[in-house]
Amino acid sequence: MAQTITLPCRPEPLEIDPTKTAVIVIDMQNAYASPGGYLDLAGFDISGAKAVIQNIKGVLETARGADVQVVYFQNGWDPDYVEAGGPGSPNWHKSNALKTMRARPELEGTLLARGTWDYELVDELKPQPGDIQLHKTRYSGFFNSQLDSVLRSRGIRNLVFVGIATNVCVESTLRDGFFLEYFGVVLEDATHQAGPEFVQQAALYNIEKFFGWVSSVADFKGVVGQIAPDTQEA
Ligand SMILES: C/C(=C/NC(N)=O)C(=O)O
Repeated sequence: MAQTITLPCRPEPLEIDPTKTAVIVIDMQNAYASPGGYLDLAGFDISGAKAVIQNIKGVLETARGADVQVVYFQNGWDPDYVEAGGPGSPNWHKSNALKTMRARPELEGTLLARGTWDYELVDELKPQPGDIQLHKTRYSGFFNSQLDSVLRSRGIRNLVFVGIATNVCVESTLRDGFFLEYFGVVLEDATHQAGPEFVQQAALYNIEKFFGWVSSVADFKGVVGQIAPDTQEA
């Protein structure tokens, strides 16, 4: 029997069917979460990332134990940066990774390119059998990716977001999901912002007020951890 659970959330609790739910892990790459990675080199404070990695680890263990689908994203481009776009693309002008490499030519080819350490997922969060891995070239995980068809083909309607950065790729993907009729929840202590603390709060406010729901690692683990996989069979 499919089991519906009530996830404590702001602004109100959300009823979700775990069989129609996926945890979306946004860009837990060295670029965003490790000292010496892109965000760190570009001058962003990533000191909170370590705690987020541990929190995500717990969320994924709980999700897998309840047969909730895990989807990993990695953000970046091919080694020649063709996918990043040239001066005709706003991405070429706004990407702080590309700007950092232009300012520091010794870094050319090292940031967010497939095949580099920067692009790799952090050691603590390597995908497990059954997890789905997707690549994206822009902030939104729905843009030019297989995400929508991967989710629709599995009947998934609820997206639980963890990862970095709350105010950039997490929020962009959750917003695009909203327009495609997905219910988006962010676990606030399993995310970290790019920028000052106030942008974390602003992103969470936007999500809570306009685009989705905000919950926590403890609440997710508390309710999803109660589910035994064999009670989920239809
Ligand atoms: C700033 C930034 C954020 N990415 C993300 N994964 O949220 C970038 O990619 O430049």
